[in-house]
Amino acid sequence: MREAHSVEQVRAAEAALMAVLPEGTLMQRAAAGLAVTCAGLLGRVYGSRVVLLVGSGDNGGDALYAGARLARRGARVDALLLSPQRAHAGGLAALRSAGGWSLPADAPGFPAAAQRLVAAADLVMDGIVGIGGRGGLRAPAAELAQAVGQAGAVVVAVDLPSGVDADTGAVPAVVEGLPSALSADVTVTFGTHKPGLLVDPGAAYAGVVELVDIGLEPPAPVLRAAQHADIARLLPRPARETDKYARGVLGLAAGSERYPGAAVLATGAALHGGAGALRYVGPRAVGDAVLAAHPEVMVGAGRVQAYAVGPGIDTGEEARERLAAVLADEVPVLVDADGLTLLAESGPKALRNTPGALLTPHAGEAVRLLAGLGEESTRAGVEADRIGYARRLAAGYAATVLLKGSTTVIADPRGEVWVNPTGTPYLATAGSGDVLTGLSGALLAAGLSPTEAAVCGAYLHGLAGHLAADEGAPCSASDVLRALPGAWHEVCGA
Ligand SMILES: NC(=O)C1=CN([C@@H]2O[C@H](COP(=O)(O)OP(=O)(O)OC[C@H]3O[C@@H](n4cnc5c(N)ncnc54)[C@H](OP(=O)(O)O)[C@@H]3O)[C@@H](O)[C@H]2O)[C@@H](O)CC1
Ligand SMILES: Nc1ncnc2c1ncn2[C@@H]1O[C@H](COP(=O)(O)OP(=O)(O)O)[C@@H](O)[C@H]1O
Ligand SMILES: [K+]
Repeated sequence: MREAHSVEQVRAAEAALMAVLPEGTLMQRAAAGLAVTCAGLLGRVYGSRVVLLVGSGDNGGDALYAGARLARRGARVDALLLSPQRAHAGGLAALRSAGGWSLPADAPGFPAAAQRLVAAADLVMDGIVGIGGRGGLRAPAAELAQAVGQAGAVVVAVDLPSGVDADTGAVPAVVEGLPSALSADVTVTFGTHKPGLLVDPGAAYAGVVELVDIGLEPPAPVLRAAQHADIARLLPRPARETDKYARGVLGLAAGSERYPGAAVLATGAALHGGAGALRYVGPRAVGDAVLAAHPEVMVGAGRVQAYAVGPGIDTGEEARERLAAVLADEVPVLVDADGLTLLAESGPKALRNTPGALLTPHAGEAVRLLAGLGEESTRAGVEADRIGYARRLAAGYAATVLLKGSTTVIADPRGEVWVNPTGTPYLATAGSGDVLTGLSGALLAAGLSPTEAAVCGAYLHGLAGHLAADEGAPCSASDVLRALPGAWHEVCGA
């Protein structure tokens, strides 16, 4: 499991460690790890050209000490000092005594000279700001970030890409055509991951993230990302003497005469979710379509261990009655799509008899659910702070919330948050959400908690998306559905 901690937690853990270690130890550990990664990326250090972008804090100090290590191994290292009066004094002295160069931003001709150095660099180290950053890049860093983006150098962010909000992954809007954050190929982060490295848009700026252990011992994380082994531990496997009812029965209320496909896709995915049986509840014509595609489905209401409701049910009176009937059953329930639009109308009170709920909105549906809590928001606002909004929704509806999108974030009502590390933009295809609903619903019926079902469902769905879009070919939701067994195999190593 990968864990991420907030800036506040990192600062506290850093202070506790600094109190018992000689001054400068942590920065030396950080710089040593950073230099090793950079040396690996350069291949041959001797004769290479390295440019350091150095801001006014310790993030710049890390870059300067790492640059000094590379200079000692024969690299030509130039430090561009963006706040010349406040550059880390010890780091600058170390770089100079190792034979490195520095160019202050207030020197005559700085912009042109800096751009020439960046254009000729093999590697650029971004030490402008780290966890002390606030807001996007300022001049002259923003101009340099643009030059870095156009150069051919490998870009290594120190701790996190400058301009990315460490706690949320938010990146401020572009100002006057200049980037507000630096885009890295590799981010070398210290002590623990920062949430902004794992959640878009920040994650997209971070590239490959490498963690350097500097001895920090932070408390429980604010964000978790599961890996194969975590998922394999949670997935249901049939006991030797089980039967189909003991494995769990899912009731699925999806599709309408207008949208029958949602029911066919969701039932298809549910059949690969580890439950023992599936009951389809809905209009007769849709039930016939479901049966034609999946003859193993039982059509009609009956006893179930969990319900999934919402994809393609529409939002009229009939749909409202279907949702009410499901919620009256007092079993765990997954609500998606049209079900969320209807739920937002009545607000959290509609879930009061539900023993456990999983809501799976995309950003647009999240806006509606927030309105149901009396909170105004926008789609772009939700996408810029996925963690914050997923948390607010989970607390407001007393439910687990799986917020879909380019990064999927899962928040539970106790405040725990997960980010899903699998997936591909090819999943942005009609019906792919219906597949996620069927799959996660079946996991819920098989006995996983709403949060476990969300974490495992999103993980397998993302992996199936990868398999379906193998070698970059566009895939349909039906392809994702067909790839689900492959995703289980990959996780369980079978
Ligand atoms: N924690 C740990 O365990 C360890 C941490 N370590 C390292 O320390 C780093 C944190 O260092 P830090 O606290 O000095 O802050 P840092 O990120 O360098 O930036 C603060 C400076 O930036 C400035 N500034 C702010 N926003 C800006 C903007 N948008 N654009 C431009 N400038 C901006 C701000 O100036 P001001 O806003 O006051 O003008 C302030 O002076 C951390 O990320 C890691 O690399 C490791 O060495 C070892 C272990
Ligand atoms: N850019 C993206 N990158 C990765 N996954 C994405 C992206 N956009 C959407 N997805 C995923 O695709 C699925 C789309 O679901 P949804 O929005 O409900 O679509 P639909 O209603 O068409 O089925 C979700 O699992 C979501 O997380
Ligand atoms: K940085």
